[in-house]
Amino acid sequence: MTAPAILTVEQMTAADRAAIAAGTPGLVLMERAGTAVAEAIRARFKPCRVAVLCGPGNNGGDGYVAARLLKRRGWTVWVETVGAPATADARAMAAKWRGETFEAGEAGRNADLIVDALFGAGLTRPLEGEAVRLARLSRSMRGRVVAIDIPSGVDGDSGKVRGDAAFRADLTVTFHRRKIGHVLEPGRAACGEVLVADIGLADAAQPLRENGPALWSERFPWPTGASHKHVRGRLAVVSGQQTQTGAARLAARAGLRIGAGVVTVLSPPSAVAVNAAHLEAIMLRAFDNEAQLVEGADNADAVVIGPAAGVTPETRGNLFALAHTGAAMVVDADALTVFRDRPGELFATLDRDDVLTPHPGEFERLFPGLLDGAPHRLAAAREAAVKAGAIVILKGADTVIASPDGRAAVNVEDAPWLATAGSGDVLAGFVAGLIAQGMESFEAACAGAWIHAECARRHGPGLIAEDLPQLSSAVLRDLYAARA
Ligand SMILES: NC(=O)C1=CN([C@@H]2O[C@H](COP(=O)(O)OP(=O)(O)OC[C@H]3O[C@@H](n4cnc5c(N)ncnc54)[C@H](OP(=O)(O)O)[C@@H]3O)[C@@H](O)[C@H]2O)[C@@H](O)CC1
Ligand SMILES: [K+]
Repeated sequence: MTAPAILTVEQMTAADRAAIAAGTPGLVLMERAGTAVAEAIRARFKPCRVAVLCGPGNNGGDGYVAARLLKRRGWTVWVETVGAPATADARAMAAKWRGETFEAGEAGRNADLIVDALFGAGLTRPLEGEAVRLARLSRSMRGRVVAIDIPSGVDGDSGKVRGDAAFRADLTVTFHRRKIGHVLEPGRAACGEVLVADIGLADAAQPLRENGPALWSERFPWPTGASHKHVRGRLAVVSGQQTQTGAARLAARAGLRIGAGVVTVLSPPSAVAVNAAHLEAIMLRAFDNEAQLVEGADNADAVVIGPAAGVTPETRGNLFALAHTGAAMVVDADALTVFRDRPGELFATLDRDDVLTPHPGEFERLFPGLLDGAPHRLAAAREAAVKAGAIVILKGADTVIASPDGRAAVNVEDAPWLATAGSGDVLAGFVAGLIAQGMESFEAACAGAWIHAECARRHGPGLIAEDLPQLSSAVLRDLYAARA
């Protein structure tokens, strides 16, 4: 892993704009930012009387969000303004704030905790008037000051104080990456503890990587002497109906081969007999409704849903149900297609450790026009990952793996033998099997995609999907032998 970047204000603004252009509205980013602030405060302070000091820009907008969320949790909160909200997003968030609001200096009471949401990245000149008074006040409130993004008065690009007054905070909650102003004095000391909150932005300059063991082998989840099957991770795979069960079994077998300790096929009643006749080390559980599905997947660390699952409302419902189990989801095939008319519902359900594995046709169904409109499929996959808020494996000869955090990798060696029925089911099983063992989802996606292609290269002509899980043993043996 390379060390995190430190950004200029302009680079941060570019990341912000890129996310908005890719489909995440500014208001959503602001809600995430304010949520991160409220959560950080709740984690560090006991409920008390909080004054949120809101400036006119989007820094103030974050403040209105934090005020609303703390009040909802039962805290005593009021807002003190320095200037009326002047951006559309800040105005919208101010309108959602239903608590007491005063002009700074007019509240006539003291707070136990002050939240500085006066100015952040948009500071253009020295603090004046009430802002100066509040900045001085913050210096006498040790232990009781939280800054949003950066203490007001500190220049984000240099850490210098504009003019002669700036806030001094005990906790600064910033977003996406530290800025220069957080790491250079005197800004650095003015920040106190810096918490960098993820609000779903991508690093524009993240290098693209070749997908290969160098990217992930150090973190491959090899078993240790103390491992037993439960520690090695639990994988569940959802089966299709009676005549469509092979795909799930391929995925399950792949997950078992790649090392998941316990693998279970979750089967509709119609398919239990056929699944039972074909499974040995893999367990089988029947489910007749969403509640039983959730029960069956209860302890799973990862689940595969989609291979021959059926393009039906049941598949949609099953996915929504599994999303609440805490297992990471690898979503493939029918579970992608079934959202073709409502991709937003899928994206709203996904977490950042979930993985989508579309081929170009499925990709087009979920992200209409993106593949044709983007400069290249890497850009399309990256944008898709941000839109979906999940890892995307865009399959093809040049399989691309993209994360919403900006990381991306491409399979560079050809494996034409993979163009065979069922090979995608095996890929889903490999990836989910690695996630089940605790591998981080992007790296699991990269490792799964590379091992999948390497199996095919080793086999060559005549490959069928059934061969792939078995072939992975030799690939794993070589990776194991080559580990440092
Ligand atoms: N980028 C991102 O990814 C995200 C950003 N987010 C948040 O947005 C913040 C940046 O917002 P922003 O650009 O609206 O600037 P902000 O700091 O609120 O101030 C601008 C206003 O203040 C005014 N003004 C400036 N100096 C002044 C002074 N000394 N005294 C008086 N007025 C002064 C200035 O007036 P002007 O210079 O235009 O006359 C303008 O009206 C950022 O820090 C983060 O918290 C998050 O919501 C989520 C994602
Ligand atoms: K601030």
